[in-house]
Amino acid sequence: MFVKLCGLRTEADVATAVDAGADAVGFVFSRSPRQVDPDTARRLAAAVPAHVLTVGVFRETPTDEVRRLTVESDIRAVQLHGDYPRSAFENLASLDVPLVRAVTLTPETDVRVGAFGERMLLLDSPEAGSGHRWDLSSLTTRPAGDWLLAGGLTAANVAEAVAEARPWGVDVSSGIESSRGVKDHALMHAFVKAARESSTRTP
Ligand SMILES: O=C(O)c1ccccc1NCC(=O)[C@H](O)[C@H](O)COP(=O)(O)O
Repeated sequence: MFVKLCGLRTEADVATAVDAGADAVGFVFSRSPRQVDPDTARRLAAAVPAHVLTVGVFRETPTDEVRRLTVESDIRAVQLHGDYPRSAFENLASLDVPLVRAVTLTPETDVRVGAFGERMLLLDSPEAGSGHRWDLSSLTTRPAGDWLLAGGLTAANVAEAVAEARPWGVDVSSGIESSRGVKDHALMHAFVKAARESSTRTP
């Protein structure tokens, strides 16, 4: 089970994520209580060991800006939320970092991992980073490959969500916070532990 902890803003957040055993950490570049500036992202990313993926999170940011911020911050992966066409992913392929296509499930959503050239697919609630859950029973065609489940996950519900959706990985932000934008380090540890345990349970 691949575990991504998103919306980190401080060195203590990063140290806790690494200590807890996260596989990836996300830094939000778009407008949000979790937004970090490029200098902060660069400083935080530099403190992340190579085995943990650093992911820049963008919503409706023009691709030139995504490229600039990714290079400036020395981030090792890019997650795109919003109505990005396939050409945006093709344009960003030359960054030579894994791309994550974040989508909301609708009848029109292409849930094939790699359909836009992305390395990973993220199925999220309609309001990314809101802590809202979405109806997992609407996932009638499960994606094949490396896809992450997000949307209102917590240490208390991740096992049940994983049992139902059977994702390759999970992503969380709100569920590891004490208040919006403020990470709770005990909740971060609890989430990673619960996510790891969920993958070893038989349905
Ligand atoms: O976190 C934000 O504020 C945010 C802003 C703009 C685009 C994406 C954003 N967050 C993405 C994530 O944190 C995760 O990928 C995921 O949506 C977590 O959702 P949740 O656990 O429900 O907070």
